[in-house]
Amino acid sequence: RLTWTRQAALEAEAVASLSCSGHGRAFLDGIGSSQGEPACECYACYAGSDCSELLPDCPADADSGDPLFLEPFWMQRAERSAVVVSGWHRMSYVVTKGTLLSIELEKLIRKLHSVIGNANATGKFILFGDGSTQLINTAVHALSHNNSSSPTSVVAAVPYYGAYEAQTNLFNSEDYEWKGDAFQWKNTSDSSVNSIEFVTSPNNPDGQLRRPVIQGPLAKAIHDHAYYWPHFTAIPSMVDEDIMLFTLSKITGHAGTRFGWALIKDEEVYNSMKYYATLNTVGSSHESQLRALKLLKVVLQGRGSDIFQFAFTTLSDRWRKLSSSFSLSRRISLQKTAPQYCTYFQRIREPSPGYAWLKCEMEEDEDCERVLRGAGIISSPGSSFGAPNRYTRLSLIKSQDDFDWLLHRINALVAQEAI
Ligand SMILES: C=C(NCc1c(COP(=O)(O)O)cnc(C)c1O)C(=O)O
Repeated sequence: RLTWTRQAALEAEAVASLSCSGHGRAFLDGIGSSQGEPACECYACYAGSDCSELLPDCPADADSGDPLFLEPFWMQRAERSAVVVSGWHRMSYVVTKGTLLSIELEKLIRKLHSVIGNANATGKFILFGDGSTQLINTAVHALSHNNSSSPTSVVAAVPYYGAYEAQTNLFNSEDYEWKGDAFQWKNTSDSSVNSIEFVTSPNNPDGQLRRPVIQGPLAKAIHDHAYYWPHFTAIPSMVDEDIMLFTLSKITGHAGTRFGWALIKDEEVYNSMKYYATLNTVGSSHESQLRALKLLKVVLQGRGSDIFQFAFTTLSDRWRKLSSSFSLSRRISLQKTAPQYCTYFQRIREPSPGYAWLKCEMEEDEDCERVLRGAGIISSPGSSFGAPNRYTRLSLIKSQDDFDWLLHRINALVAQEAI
């Protein structure tokens, strides 16, 4: 018999009962909730009190890597994935035995990597972050401490996730300096310079599995494995690097929970990162840690087969449809992909990248984002990734509505070529 949780459960179920025509959601803290019944918050291109109206001239927004493609998975597992938070849940700054992180969650993350076989967490220190976004500069700070009089060069191979450059420039320390493309830097610098290279594998935006470009005794690397899950790539081997970053955003899709983690080999680097992160936010939200624990327990049921099959099937289907549409175009091409052996699925599997990295091939189409915008498609320009604007990125991990509308706009654009 429920007692103090009953009211919370009734409120949550009342909100979940608003279907919003399947083109929106109502939330406990949603718009209108303070006056009584929360209202539907419609997905892009839908409007009306029940989100049933499709806005015909609405652009297809494929800009952000907002991982809503996983929302149906969790709605189909409502009971298993819900968690009730008491009004007195972990009010202290500390979680367990004076630490800022949940021991149970740390154990589960180690088990997750062991079961999926994507990363070696054995013997590694674990640090939680507010998303892995917080851990990007945390790691640069820790690795740039050295006795050199000149700042450490921070680089990434083009195309690269733009946050590395933006954060390095924003935090603007005398210890490090953003130096752009790793390939160019390698050709113009000598091995006496300290460097930190961001190695994103699979890469955002082009989905390629990567290795460090810069080698040598003074070369350090931060391996960002946000997408190193069966959703987005084959798992050819278990990665085992000095610093590896992961995020809940891309394994469960809960970007809003703002939870990420780093696996760190060296204790001194770990302590430096921990000191920085503690001064920065005094650890991660305890509610987020509780929710991550619940969600990752669901992920690990059946050794992950449920979510990884759902995610792989969804994204490989989207990739097949997108590739088929662009195969008819002489104007726009997609990044090259190839089937690969996956140690998780234990078979060769088709590509299922989270992003499409487009190139406008016509001489006059130097601004590919502009070409797509003219066709009612919002994308992320190449310059956001340190690349020429002849390239642009499409996000394939948003909601089904978003993808369907994107494909509709792409087919219309490609059909225009035939006229
Ligand atoms: C949301 C997007 N990127 C998230 C991201 C992040 C940030 O993840 P968070 O944990 O949600 O902060 C880290 N690393 C890489 C390589 C990423 O692509 C995007 O590219 O649109």
